[in-house]
Amino acid sequence: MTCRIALIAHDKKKDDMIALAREYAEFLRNCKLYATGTTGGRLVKEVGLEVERKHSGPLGGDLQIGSMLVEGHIDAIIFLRDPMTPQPHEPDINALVRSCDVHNVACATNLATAHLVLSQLQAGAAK
Ligand SMILES: O=C(CO)COP(=O)(O)O
Repeated sequence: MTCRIALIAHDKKKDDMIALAREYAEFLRNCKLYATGTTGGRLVKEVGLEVERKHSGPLGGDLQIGSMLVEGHIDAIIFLRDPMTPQPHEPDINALVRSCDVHNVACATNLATAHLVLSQLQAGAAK
């Protein structure tokens, strides 16, 4: 089954997200990808991935992805959060991460975990 993954990164983590996506590009090309607006735009432009883009995070993009997750349409989230910068939409960010816990969906919020999740999903897809 095609893996459905949401990719989200705060501004200071976007370069990390691009590097991560490049590393797993071959696998990610075979997934159904969703992203918040700005993250998605960069993934399309700089990595050449096909991504369904939602609104930018501060405009409700995290909530849109959270809603999809609650409906059972997302298998994993890579959410590279910036723990050092206050975000205007902090409640939305918390709601998305909480939804992952409520619905038992894998949620990687830092690079180390993102590598573990993506390498595991990639290995599963190769079986
Ligand atoms: O703010 C975000 C996640 O909380 C990310 O939104 P953008 O991808 O639009 O920058």
